[in-house]
Amino acid sequence: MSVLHVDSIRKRYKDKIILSDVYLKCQTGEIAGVMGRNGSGKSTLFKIIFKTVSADSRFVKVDHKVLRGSAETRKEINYLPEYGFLPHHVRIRDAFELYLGRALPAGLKEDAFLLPLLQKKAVQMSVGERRYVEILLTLYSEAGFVLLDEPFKGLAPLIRDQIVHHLRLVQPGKGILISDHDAGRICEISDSLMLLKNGFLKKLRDRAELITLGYLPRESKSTNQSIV
Ligand SMILES: Nc1ncnc2c1ncn2[C@@H]1O[C@H](COP(=O)(O)OP(=O)(O)OP(=O)(O)O)[C@@H](O)[C@H]1O
Repeated sequence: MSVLHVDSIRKRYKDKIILSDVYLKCQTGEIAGVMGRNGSGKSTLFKIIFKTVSADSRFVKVDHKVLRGSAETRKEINYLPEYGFLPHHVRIRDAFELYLGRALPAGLKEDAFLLPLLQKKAVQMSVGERRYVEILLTLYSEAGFVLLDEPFKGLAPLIRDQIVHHLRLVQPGKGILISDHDAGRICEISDSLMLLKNGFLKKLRDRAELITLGYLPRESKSTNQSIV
């Protein structure tokens, strides 16, 4: 088992404090949901962990290895940005070679959603199809930890289910931090939940805290019933 430790993350833009002193821990085999209102800093936190945004303070380590530079971070951690990363003219079959450095993983060879896309280029696919491919590329990388920023956004229910299927396939060997506003699904799949609020990341004792801490509305019975 490996453990990702993230500590002392501080970030401000001009006079606005986004992250005050964020600490989190995730171990392989765990799916950890990171919730928070729009603008609370979830994407910023993931970008800082992955080193695409600089921080005022950052400490990230996997087991005893402190990850200071981008290259060493990327060996251990992979990141699905909120907005896509696939170059337009890469053929999907080649993208797996390019990003994973190996042929299509066994878990994907029978994937009915992926197979029709393999001969296409990214530019020839819909936004949702591209997103699905990007999620697979991120999940099936060698990295022991993945950060998924809004993986379910804009995807049809069947594809969301298929993503959960792949999450379950890779979960035994990976630690997964996942942020998305599909609160029901995040609660359903996560082993632990955190809420980012006012710059602080709080580990939640139970799902009901999403209501008491003001992320989910009290009155929306239809939403809350499926979560709490
Ligand atoms: N480059 C930037 N310059 C200044 N402020 C920024 C910059 N990037 C992000 N912010 C601010 O940082 C805050 C956190 O943004 P972030 O994108 O991390 O939020 P989020 O929790 O991911 O939101 P959402 O759920 O809407 O995606 C926001 O108030 C945003 O306006």
